[in-house]
Amino acid sequence: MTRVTFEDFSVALAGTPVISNVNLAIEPGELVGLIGPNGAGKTTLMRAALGLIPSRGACSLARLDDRSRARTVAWMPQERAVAWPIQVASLVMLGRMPYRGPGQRPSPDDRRSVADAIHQVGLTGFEKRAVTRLSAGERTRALIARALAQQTPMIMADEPIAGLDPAHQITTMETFSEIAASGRSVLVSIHDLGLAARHCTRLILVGEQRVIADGPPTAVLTPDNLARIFHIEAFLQSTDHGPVFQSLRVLGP
Ligand SMILES: Nc1ncnc2c1ncn2[C@@H]1O[C@H](COP(=O)(O)OP(=O)(O)OP(=O)(O)O)[C@@H](O)[C@H]1O
Repeated sequence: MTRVTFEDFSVALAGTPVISNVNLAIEPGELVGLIGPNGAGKTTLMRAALGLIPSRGACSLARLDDRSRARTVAWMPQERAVAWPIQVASLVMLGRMPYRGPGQRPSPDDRRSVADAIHQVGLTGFEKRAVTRLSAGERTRALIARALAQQTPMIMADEPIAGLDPAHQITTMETFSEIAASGRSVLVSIHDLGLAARHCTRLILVGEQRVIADGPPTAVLTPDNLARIFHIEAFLQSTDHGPVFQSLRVLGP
């Protein structure tokens, strides 16, 4: 299992600091929600952690070579466009690439992982459909399946449930919870604070170029943090069904 660490981790884009001096660790067994307003730096933090853009300080993932990293973390970017009409099963099979040599045919394990992942996202029956002929939400689910099929100790996903219907948002978060409960880890950026509060074991709130709060959802989604960073007032209550969150209104300046 993999522990991912950030030490004095900072990222600047076009000379402007976006994230400064992040120090934290993501432990096996955690489902971590990365939250913050538009432009807070969630995508930037994840891309830099993977070594896709330059950073200062250290992240344990960025140190890995490409093949080791692909066997350690499955990355689902925010961009959902697929440029060519590849079939769903072939797209998901791309998640198995880190385990195969050049020209090597998929193994029974590869095929089982792909079938399981397609089943988990509810796309059984769509295997031969061109990804370019899916709805936007179905395409998102195919890309989630590719990340699941990679069977890595960690999944990092940028707004994976954006654009999914309510049932698929819940089943996706439940799948991530099961993955975390099995001792792997999941880091997702997420704008739905209700689902984040219900499903994530931990939230990391970014804003003002830094980590503002890090901890259990009810400790992070405080009235003060919601007002200062999101400029909203919200209702958050612990219930028998878990935390229930509802945004109520935008606060004035
Ligand atoms: N290529 C770039 N060059 C310069 N600035 C950039 C670039 N890409 C993003 N930014 C800026 O970096 C900041 C962080 O962007 P980022 O995409 O990480 O935010 P985010 O928290 O993921 O936002 P969202 O919730 O809208 O997806 C924003 O102010 C954005 O305008």
